[in-house]
Amino acid sequence: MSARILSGKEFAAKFKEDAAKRARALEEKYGVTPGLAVIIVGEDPASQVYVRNKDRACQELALYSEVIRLPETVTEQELTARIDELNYDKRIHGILVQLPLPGALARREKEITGRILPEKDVDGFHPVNVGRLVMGEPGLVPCTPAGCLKMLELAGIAMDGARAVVVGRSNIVGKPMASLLLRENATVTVCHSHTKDLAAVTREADILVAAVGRPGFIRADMVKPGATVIDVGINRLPPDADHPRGKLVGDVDFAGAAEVAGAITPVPGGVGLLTVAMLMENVVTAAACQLAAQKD
Ligand SMILES: Nc1nc(=O)c2c([nH]1)NC[C@@H]1CN(c3ccc(C(=O)N[C@@H](CCC(=O)O)C(=O)O)cc3)C=[N+]21
Ligand SMILES: [Mg+2]
Repeated sequence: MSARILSGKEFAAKFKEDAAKRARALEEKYGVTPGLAVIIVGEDPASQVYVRNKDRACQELALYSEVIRLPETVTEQELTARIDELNYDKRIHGILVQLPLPGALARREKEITGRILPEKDVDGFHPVNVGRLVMGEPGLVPCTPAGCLKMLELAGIAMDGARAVVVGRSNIVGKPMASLLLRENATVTVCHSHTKDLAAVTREADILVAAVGRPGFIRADMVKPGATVIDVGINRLPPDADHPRGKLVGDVDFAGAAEVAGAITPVPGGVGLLTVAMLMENVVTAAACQLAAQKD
């Protein structure tokens, strides 16, 4: 048996098409183009790649985009002052501070991202947006889990009544993913490093989400036959002759799991692409809310 491959590229194209349509409708109605500001601090090479991808997606959809590059010597005060300016900036509807932050700023991540107005928080990291998600109210939802959910919907994977197991409990992926699946009436279990007999739990899953950050962590024998496996992991292996930059792999032993699963996302070419595409949707959603609120 061989699983259906859920192509991130295909679903991302659909998300972007939706976002572009909604952006054009807003331009028509309000004469305003949705705008994103991405703040990047320091020179981390992976972050540079991700930020470039986000900027490129904005160009592709003809959204307004600003990339604000700050040196790693920037102080927290300077950084939050820059966020405050963007909070007031009428051209900007979404603000994102690229993570991880370098050096001492890393320990102030909550305070820094929390400075972004909830209405412009297109990462969905602000406690107000976290609260809205848990309470089942409209708000901005973190891009990776929101992208996974929309993919499941478009792929016709049944969530209502399904057993869903999320491995990993981060604020960025695991917890919001669990909230979204619960909202869709799945029976949700969240596993983590203290979970006993993890394999017995994951083998119950109709929908298995891996977000642990460890290559090959989910093996074929942990997957229920026919299950949908979503691999959120982005791990770079040490460089070798074939992969001078290091091979990119997920948290799932793809070759093994694909023999057992009914459907599976690859890495690369899976969830990462959905994340960027969903960011575009969040920017347009944020713009729509702000423009509607300004009207009256
Ligand atoms: N404030 C903030 N928001 C984020 O959403 C955020 C962040 N910080 N910090 C880092 C993580 C990671 N992330 C990814 C985005 C795109 C790909 C992506 O495009 N992946 C491609 C290829 C990537 C490659 O070749 O390196 C793929 O999986 O096929 C992956 C990972 C967003 N993040
Ligand atoms: Mg991927």
